[in-house]
Amino acid sequence: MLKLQAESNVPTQFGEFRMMAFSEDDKNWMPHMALIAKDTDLEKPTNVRIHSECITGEVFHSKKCECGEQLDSAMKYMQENGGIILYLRQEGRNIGIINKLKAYALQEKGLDTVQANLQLGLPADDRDFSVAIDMLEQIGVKSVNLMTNNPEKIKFIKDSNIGYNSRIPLQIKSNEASASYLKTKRDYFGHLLDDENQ
Ligand SMILES: Nc1nc2c(ncn2[C@@H]2O[C@H](COP(=O)(O)OP(=O)(O)OP(=O)(O)O)[C@@H](O)[C@H]2O)c(=O)[nH]1
Ligand SMILES: [Zn+2]
Repeated sequence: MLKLQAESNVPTQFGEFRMMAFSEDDKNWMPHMALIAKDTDLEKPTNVRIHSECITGEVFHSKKCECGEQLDSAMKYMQENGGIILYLRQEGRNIGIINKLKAYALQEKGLDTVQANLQLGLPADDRDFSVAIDMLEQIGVKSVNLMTNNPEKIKFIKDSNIGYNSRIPLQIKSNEASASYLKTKRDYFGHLLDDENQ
């Protein structure tokens, strides 16, 4: 069971967020995080972004994916409109950074993101979003406008006690390095992405 271990207000370049750390015990140095923009009204459908960790994209500005830009764009949106970002420690769709780099090495040899995971004997996507539901319940969110292109996340919300109100698309323009990754997301995982951005 996840427990709120600590919380504090933190000013960022986008504005101030109440940052909360959730984990099962306080020895966990990689807790899931909730960032609540000020003026977030939990009585109305709440804008929510469920975001999976990507150290290469968010910290090191990798061009292979759009995670860093998605996170920045979500932080900006939540400051402007109110809302919550759940930052889940699910690096590499939960296979971890070591396996993700191994998968990238296979991608250099021509495999796509899914084939690379499978070749490593790992699932294409090993994430379970029930931690997000747990966090939303503990925060007191009743229903959400979910910021995502991933139908799997929508399904998780619909199958939970949290109400699903609407989807907020979060589409970043692709570059040469990320185009094939985005194409796989659309073709294999059924992500709701427009053609012109592939
Ligand atoms: N295994 C693996 N993981 C990747 C790869 N590229 C990005 N990721 C991870 O994918 C996760 C982000 O998931 P995405 O599938 O890009 O997007 P999503 O969160 O499912 O969907 P959106 O809500 O629309 O952003 C992060 O944890 C990244 O580290 C890759 O080539 N292989
Ligand atoms: Zn990424």
